[in-house]
Amino acid sequence: MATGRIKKALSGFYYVESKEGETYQCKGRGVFRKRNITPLVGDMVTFDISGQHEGYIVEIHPRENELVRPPIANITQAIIVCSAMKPAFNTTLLDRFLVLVESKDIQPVIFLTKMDIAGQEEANLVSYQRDYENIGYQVEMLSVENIETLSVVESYFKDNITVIAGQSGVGKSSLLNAIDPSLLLKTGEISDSLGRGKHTTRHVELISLYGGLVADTPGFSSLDFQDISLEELADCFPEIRERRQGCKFRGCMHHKEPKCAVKAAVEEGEIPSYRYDHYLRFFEEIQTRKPRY
Ligand SMILES: Nc1nc2c(ncn2[C@@H]2O[C@H](COP(=O)(O)OP(=O)(O)OP(=O)(O)O)[C@@H](O)[C@H]2O)c(=O)[nH]1
Ligand SMILES: [Zn+2]
Repeated sequence: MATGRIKKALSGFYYVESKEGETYQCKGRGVFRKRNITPLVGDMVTFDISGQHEGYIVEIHPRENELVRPPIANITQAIIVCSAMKPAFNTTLLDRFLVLVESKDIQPVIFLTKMDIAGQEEANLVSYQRDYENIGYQVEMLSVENIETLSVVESYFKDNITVIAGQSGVGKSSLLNAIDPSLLLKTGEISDSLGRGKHTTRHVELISLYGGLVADTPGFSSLDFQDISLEELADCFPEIRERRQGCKFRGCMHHKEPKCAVKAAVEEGEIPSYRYDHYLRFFEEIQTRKPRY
């Protein structure tokens, strides 16, 4: 018996890396299929060694979390990439990513790329950076044109299982390429438009990078709040989460209730009004969503 982590799943095989750094090509035991559990990339597993570099997975260790698209378990960090320009920085989209990441108990980090073409927007972006840092997020301003800004990126990978997220064209692939040319980020959009399973191999892989693992496919490709309840939504905003004790009513939704500590903080300017506006907008979106049957 040995333990290790699944780094790649392909054609019914799971590639498990042992603590010693050896890779074993493993099959899942039939028992998983019967119980409707599929091993995922990122899973810690116990496996039986059946031959040289071959084995059988006998147990999947409890997961911290899991994503559906791409299918990965135990993610610890999501790097949300936004660009200063082309496409322009958009707080609504950033907040949408933040909520999705928070809802999975994953630590978000914000990378603001293409700072070399920020131009007159730079002052505004610095002010947004301060807002998000006040909330408790780390925000890095970067440019692939500026090698010095990239050295800071490397430090984020250590001891983490990271997914990179962000809208198309913000520079996710360029960023990873600039820090490690062997890591070419696959884009979800392309394989989706080509059609699932046609001639494209849809597999996810975790790649070792600077003392951690990074998914080679961007995360959070679907941006809807399907799995998030109204109660959870408030918890996905750290500045709301930390103030809710101050609300008069237990179960306050920080919406129309009186004596709400969150609304008071918005009025005092302690919470940026755009953050609260996005909370309300997402709130409406969840409230009015069609039930799924
Ligand atoms: N000026 C400037 N351009 C950049 C920077 N990073 C990326 N770009 C450009 O932005 C465009 C999009 O970059 P990609 O790396 O393909 O973006 P992506 O996020 O991987 O996009 P998808 O693959 O569609 O998800 C390319 O033309 C890059 O050359 C940067 O720091 N500065
Ligand atoms: Zn409240």
